[in-house]
Amino acid sequence: MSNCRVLSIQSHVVSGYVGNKSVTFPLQLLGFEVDAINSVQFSNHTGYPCFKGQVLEAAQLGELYEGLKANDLNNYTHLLTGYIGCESFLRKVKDVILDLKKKNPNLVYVCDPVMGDNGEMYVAKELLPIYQQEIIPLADVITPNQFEAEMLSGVTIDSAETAKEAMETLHKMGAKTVIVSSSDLGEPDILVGFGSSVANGNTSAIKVEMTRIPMYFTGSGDLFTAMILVWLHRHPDNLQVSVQYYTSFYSLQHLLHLVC
Ligand SMILES: Nc1ncnc2c1ncn2[C@@H]1O[C@H](COP(=O)(O)OP(=O)(O)O)[C@@H](O)[C@H]1O
Ligand SMILES: Cc1ncc(COP(=O)(O)O)c(C=O)c1O
Repeated sequence: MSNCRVLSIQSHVVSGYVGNKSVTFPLQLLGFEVDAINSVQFSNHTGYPCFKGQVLEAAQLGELYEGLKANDLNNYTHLLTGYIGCESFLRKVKDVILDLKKKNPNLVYVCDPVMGDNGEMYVAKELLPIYQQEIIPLADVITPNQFEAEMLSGVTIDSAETAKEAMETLHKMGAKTVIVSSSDLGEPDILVGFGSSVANGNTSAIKVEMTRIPMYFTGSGDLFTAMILVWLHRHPDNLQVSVQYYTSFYSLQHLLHLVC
């Protein structure tokens, strides 16, 4: 068993598996203690024809965090954030990051800047500048998909060179490790993941090719980020093994399970 405790701030859905529903059990299976704060509570993910539910605001996050703090329960080794439903909540997440880092200077913050996919945003556009200016500068690891990496960096990714340029821009924004979970570089059967890490002034970069299943999956990015958290904890100096762990093993198992 590890002594790892994760505070996971992301969505809850009643039906299906995205956000906290998709990461809690896998993290627990891998020996991580998980405390979940739900940024929204929706009937189902936003890709359905409709969804119903509630979006938490800053004050509600503040209240939950204050409760943890008042009981000295805010002891975490990792913070994981994903789908956030509104601007005020995301600004409050910044206060939580700063407070958790004050309490544990070694806290690892893993941020999935969930905003959209395939050219379309599924959160309010006001979240973008907050990620760029306030959240990413505090992140140890970020895991955007191709669309999110492009939105955040302003660089269109259509080759390994432009992926590198986008990741360098995101490093300059403050993220120590950048992982582009998947990108479509024009090959119909292949998705390409990229990773880049800066430590002591040196940058190490990796590229992983994956066989594309001709379907669209929701929630795979959330699970991907959680597994990156685990594998970077186990292999802090080996980005390759961390990304490959998910792409070669977890994703196939998870996706085939969904398909079957
Ligand atoms: N169509 C697919 N075929 C194969 N693997 C996929 C597919 N969609 C997602 N994955 C796996 O899930 C991971 C995360 O998915 P991705 O689509 O990049 O994230 P997001 O859900 O945030 O857009 C990818 O790195 C890949 O391993
Ligand atoms: C409520 C909710 N949470 C999380 C996500 C993120 O899913 P993914 O892991 O595919 O980025 C979505 C995407 O539609 C969503 O609707």
